[in-house]
Order: sequence, then structure tokens, then C-alpha cells
Amino acid sequence: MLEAVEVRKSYGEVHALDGFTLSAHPGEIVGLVGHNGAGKTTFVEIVTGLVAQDSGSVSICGLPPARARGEVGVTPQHLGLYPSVTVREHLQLFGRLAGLRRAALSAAIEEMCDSLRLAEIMDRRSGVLSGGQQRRVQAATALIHHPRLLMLDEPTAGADLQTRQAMLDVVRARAEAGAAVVYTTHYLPELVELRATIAVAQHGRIIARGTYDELVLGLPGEVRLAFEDEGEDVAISTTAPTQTLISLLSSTDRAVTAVEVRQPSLDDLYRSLAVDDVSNRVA
Ligand SMILES: Nc1ncnc2c1ncn2[C@@H]1O[C@H](COP(=O)(O)OP(=O)(O)OP(=O)(O)O)[C@@H](O)[C@H]1O
Repeated sequence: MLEAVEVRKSYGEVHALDGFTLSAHPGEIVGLVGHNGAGKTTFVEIVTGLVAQDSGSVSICGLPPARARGEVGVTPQHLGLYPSVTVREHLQLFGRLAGLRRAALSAAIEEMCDSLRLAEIMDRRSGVLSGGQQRRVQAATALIHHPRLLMLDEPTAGADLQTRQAMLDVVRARAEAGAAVVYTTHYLPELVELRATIAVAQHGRIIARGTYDELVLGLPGEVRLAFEDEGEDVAISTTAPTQTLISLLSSTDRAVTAVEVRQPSLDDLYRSLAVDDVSNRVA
């Protein structure tokens, strides 16, 4: 579905992509993660045909990005809606651009209205919507034509719990229906919920690729206990936080006032891969 091999893109001396190789298969959700400046958005821009790579190849359903636009749905990181245009008009516009007409267009608008909970805002102009509502509209414009490849660049940034859940549900449903999805995020629990595979980007290349179990399971999380007495809190780094908590609770006589269980996070993953937080390598 999506095959990108050794893609390079520089802006002056900044190597935004420096041999970026990634594929996504039908039905697969690839969680693309990495520190700020790792090259995620640049990759999304190249796959969606907004930016041309300097070298390397990108193919979508066997076609280069410029000829595969109809196969791709994209939610850019920065919202790109027309402030004076209503939600309904956005969906009509994007649906028509994708070739939907009459009954098929109406059915697609209805589907987006239901799955992304847009009913109450359909006739409001996008400029007056909240950030989370705008995120849902943006997602609807990307999904309306059932593209075979979804490029979703931090689609839940700033979204509340309800919006996030609606978005995750619809993305998972699209993957189950056979779409390939590239989903960038800074939030690991979303990828767990999406049952995504994970690709870690650093300095414009993918440095680790695998399932959650392969990359994250087994990394240490943390258990913390606070006590009623004046004694110190206990904090233990452990690969089995829940079991550790149970055994700590059953082995102490002190009165516990608070417990905290932290599962491994993306930062733990980056640490395990020795990913540094420095932006880009410069020539
Ligand atoms: N149009 C541009 N002109 C100049 N430099 C750019 C441009 N677009 C991206 N860059 C640079 O390329 C590098 C990669 O940026 P990119 O936005 O792809 O990172 P990212 O992984 O998406 O980061 P974030 O998590 O912050 O969104 C950064 O150093 C950025 O400053």
C-alpha cells in the first residue's frame, strides 16, 4: 500500500529526512513516533504530495504521490479549514473533490456526521468552532471518501476525551475495513488502543520498528507508594508494575495513603533506544 525507501529531504543544511524507510500494509496502523523535529511531518507532507523529496522513492498503491492523491486522506498537523465555510459545506466540498456525487455524497456526509459526532455543528462556520470540534471536522474531510491510505498527523492534538475516543474508534474501524494508516502521535496509550505497530523516527530516519510487545513490553514502569507515617515514599522501577504493587501492598504493615502505577511511556522507549532529544543533524 505505502512503500517509502531511503527518502531524503533537506532544507538548507537541515536534513529533515535522511534515508527514511517505512511501509504500511492494508489493515495496518503504523504509529509514527519520535521527538519534535524527527521528520514525521516532513514524511507526511511528502507522501501526500505537498512536498517533493530530494531522493529516494515513495509509492502508494504502486503510484508516486502526485498520481495517488485520490487514494490518500490526510489530516495535517496544523488545521486547514476555511473559517467562513460551514461544516456541511466542507464535507460537500471534500466529498465532491474526491468524486462523490448525489446519493453517495449524502451517505458519506451522514456517515461522517454520525461517526465523528458532528450533528450539532453541521451548519456552523468552522471559524467559530472549538479546537476539538475543528479537529473532528478536519478528520471528516480526510475520511469522507474512504481512502485506502490515511496519513494522520497528530489528529488528536488538543482534543478532549470524547473527541479523542471518536477519532480512535473511526480510525480503528477504517483499518479493520482494510485501510493502511500512518498515525503520528506523542501519546503511547493511543497506539495501544489502536493496536498499532510502532515506528520510531530520529534525525530523519526510522531507528526501530516493531509491535508494542516487541518494543515496549518489558521496559520498566514505576510503582510509587505514599504512607501515612512520616517515612519516605517508596518508588520502584519494575517491568511488572501491577504485580509489584500487589506484592508491596501485601508485604507492608504501614498505612498506605496513595499508590501510583506508571506503565512504560514513549520516553521510556526513547531512553531504551538511546534516542536523544537534539533536533536535526546538520551537514
Ligand atoms: N519548510 C521547512 N523549511 C525549513 N525547515 C523545515 C521545514 N519543514 C521542516 N523543517 C525542519 O525539518 C526538521 C523536521 O521537521 P518535522 O516537522 O518533519 O518534524 P516532526 O517530527 O514532525 O516534529 P514535531 O513532532 O514537532 O511535529 C525540523 O528541524 C524542521 O525545522
